[in-house]
Amino acid sequence: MPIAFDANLGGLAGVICLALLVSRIRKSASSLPLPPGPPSIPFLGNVIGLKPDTVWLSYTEWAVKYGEIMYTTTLNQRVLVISSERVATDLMDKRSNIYSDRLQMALVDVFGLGVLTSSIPYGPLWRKHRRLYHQVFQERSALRYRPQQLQKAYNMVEQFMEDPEHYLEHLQSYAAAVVMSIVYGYDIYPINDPIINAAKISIDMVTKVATPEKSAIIAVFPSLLKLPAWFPGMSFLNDSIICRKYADEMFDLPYEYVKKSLAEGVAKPSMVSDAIQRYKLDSDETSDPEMTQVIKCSSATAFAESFHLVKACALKSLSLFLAASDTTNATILVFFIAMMQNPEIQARAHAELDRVVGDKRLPVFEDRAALPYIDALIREVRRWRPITPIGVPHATVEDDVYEGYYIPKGVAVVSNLWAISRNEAKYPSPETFRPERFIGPDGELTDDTVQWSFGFGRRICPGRHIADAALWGAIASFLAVFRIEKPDGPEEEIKWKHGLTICPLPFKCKFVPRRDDINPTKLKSLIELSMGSW
Ligand code: HEM
Repeated sequence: MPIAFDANLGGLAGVICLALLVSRIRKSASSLPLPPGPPSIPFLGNVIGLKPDTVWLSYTEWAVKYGEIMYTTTLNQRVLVISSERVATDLMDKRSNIYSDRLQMALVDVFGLGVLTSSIPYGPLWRKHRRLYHQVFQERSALRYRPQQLQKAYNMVEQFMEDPEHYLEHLQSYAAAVVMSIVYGYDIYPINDPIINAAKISIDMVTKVATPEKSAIIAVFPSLLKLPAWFPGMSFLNDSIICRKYADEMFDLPYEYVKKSLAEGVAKPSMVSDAIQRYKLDSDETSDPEMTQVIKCSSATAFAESFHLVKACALKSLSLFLAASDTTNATILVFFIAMMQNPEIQARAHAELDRVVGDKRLPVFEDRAALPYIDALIREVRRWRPITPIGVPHATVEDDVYEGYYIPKGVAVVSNLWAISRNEAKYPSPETFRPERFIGPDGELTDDTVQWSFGFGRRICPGRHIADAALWGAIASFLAVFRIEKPDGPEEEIKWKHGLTICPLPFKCKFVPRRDDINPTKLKSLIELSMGSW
């Protein structure tokens, strides 16, 4: 017994020494200067100098003066802005145990959306979500979904051929269709899909109600949420009840669809059907309610991501202007713009496709290695207009010191992807659209896969391999069938919807079939021939 007592005492003394040491390190850390940044004013911080709908431009301008690591405040939120790949890699990748949290948003929780992967704090629950994504979305596993991705891309090209006027609608259903089929093995209805509707309603309600001002006030005084809905200014609590109902539907409806399909023996392979079977939840889901919840929430996040709900929520925390658009669609729209503005580059891509694929079928993934120019072009689209110009902010879980600066616990960490895309040393003349920058002297693709456009560290986009295949399938198929041209008449200025994501506002664009003999019937037979080669 005395020995055990001594051991306990020794252990206790050790713990106390460690705590003292840590607190001393913290104290000495906090005596270091914060990273430089523009002067701020009480409560508002740097809001005055910040362009509210293009914060990345303000951050990039400030970075010229204050450097690649910068400390700013936006209303009550402290923000560390990282404007170089070097620092983002040092901190968000190499010290990811400190830099992988997210800001907690009381208002998002009230609307029932705090359970989405992108909102949950760094910790055991988030790890379970990521494990599920990893099983389905990691590079090798994602390969098995390629046939269905390509089929959806071909379907979209058919829709463009038949009804080019409504091209935006075809594009919008494409990304959702890809994700829904991979995540749930579910084919969305062309119109009025109940699951898509539930997601859209919850997103619309959050974006309408959770204004930046309201988010900021609730972040400072979260106890306001305890007030009744009849209290002046609190009527949004009534909306939150309705929103929670739709959010629950968004989580439950597709999950129940998969369970029913499994019970009937008709379930297609998907993230959710795999997980239900792996964790043996098809017979008795009460055996592991926590895992049931993890599967529902992580899968709903992946599909909400295709409506950009994920980033919309994160955006609110920084009180910026919201744009709810989808990443894959926005990237394809950027591709259309780049092709309209650079016909000579489009002609080079056409020539490569004609040489490798010919005109008797459409491109398939097996052709990809022989089509480096198409890949270079897609990388350049992602670099030229990074559609998440400030990523999705991370947060620190503890104090840190970097290159002599003190970085406090709990700050938002923004990776300024826009500045990274404009790094003249790596990307000379960054405003010029030039796929050749990704082709080496040997004619092969360089090592730069523009991975930074999917974020950094442990929070890096888990859907990146799916997104990459969705982009390749769509872009290679478009180029095989169409020439993308400016409309006749005076040139239209492209306008952009800004927010945490950027997305071109609707613009006119001509999709001209590249061959005279291509019509909807011929295209159908080309598609059948191409699918026959899988
Ligand atoms: C071109 C398409 C896409 C782009 C540019 C993109 C970009 C991003 C970025 C920048 C982040 C934040 C990473 C960070 O915190 O450092 C992110 C997070 C995320 N993305 Fe994507 N994404 C795309 C498509 C997708 C798709 C198709 C899915 C689902 C299948 C997806 C699922 C997610 C999820 C779940 C997160 C949150 C991860 C977490 O918080 O742990 N993304 N994405």
